[in-house]
Amino acid sequence: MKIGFHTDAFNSAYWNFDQCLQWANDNGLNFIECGLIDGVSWIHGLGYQPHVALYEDPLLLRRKMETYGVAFSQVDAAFPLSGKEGPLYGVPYVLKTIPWAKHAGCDCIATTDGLHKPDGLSDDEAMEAMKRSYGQIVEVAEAYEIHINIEVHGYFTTNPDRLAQMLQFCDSDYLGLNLDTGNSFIAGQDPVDFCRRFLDRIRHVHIKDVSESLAAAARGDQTGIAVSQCAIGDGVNAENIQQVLAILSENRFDGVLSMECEGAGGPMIEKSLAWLRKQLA
Ligand SMILES: O=C1[C@@H](O)[C@H](O)[C@@H](O)[C@H](O)[C@H]1O
Repeated sequence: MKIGFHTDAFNSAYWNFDQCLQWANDNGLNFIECGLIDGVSWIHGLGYQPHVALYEDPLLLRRKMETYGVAFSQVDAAFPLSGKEGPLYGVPYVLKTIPWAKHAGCDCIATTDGLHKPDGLSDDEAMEAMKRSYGQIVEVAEAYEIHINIEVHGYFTTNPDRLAQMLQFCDSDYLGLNLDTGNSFIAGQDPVDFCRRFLDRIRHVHIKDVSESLAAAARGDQTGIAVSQCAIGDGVNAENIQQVLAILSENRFDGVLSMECEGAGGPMIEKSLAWLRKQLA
């Protein structure tokens, strides 16, 4: 298993993507995950956001990343696909991301559903619409040999039975799962059960711990966590993470474990990295 990190860790530090590459290099990490922006945004353009935009040339970016010894483990194009806006905005966003990711040397794209029950649609209607959306996306992903991962994040994806149905939307090796230990936990589910049940579909993992205070305030009421304010290993999800790592390792999972936590400009994610390395040693 390889360790990477999501650049969300440096949102609060207002770093740009290059600073994240330097941090990866300084800390001996070869894998990075970030959000992809479709269009321009002032804050990203000014260099205060650690994500990349589709207008940035993917080949030139890949070459630059190589000089830091870093490659993408996944890019995040996770506009919620479950609501009425999913087919309108979410599908074209992912379709544009696929060729970009191919040029950028990135094999995986994260996608997901919305945090809440969609407005104006029954659950079955939303599932039917998502099935069509994933069908269109996966057809293109297969041609490019890019993995579309459904991230455990929202109303449907944190419900294991709904997630099982979603993973059956298309009969394709290119539709897989991004397990998220923190989002499953905050939704009131057991990340270890998720890991066991969906083991053969896991392509990428978000390692996210949950603070005792957040768990007390929100477990069972929320689905996703924007950025966990807890170093990995310090929270109430640490034992579950240890069990998930043991299951993945027994099953020779050789993908990337992407750390997701607040970085606090470095120290908090460095503490997380030290803990994770110790578990894998
Ligand atoms: O759970 C999440 C992540 O996995 C995802 O990668 C982040 O970008 C999201 O902000 C967050 O809610």
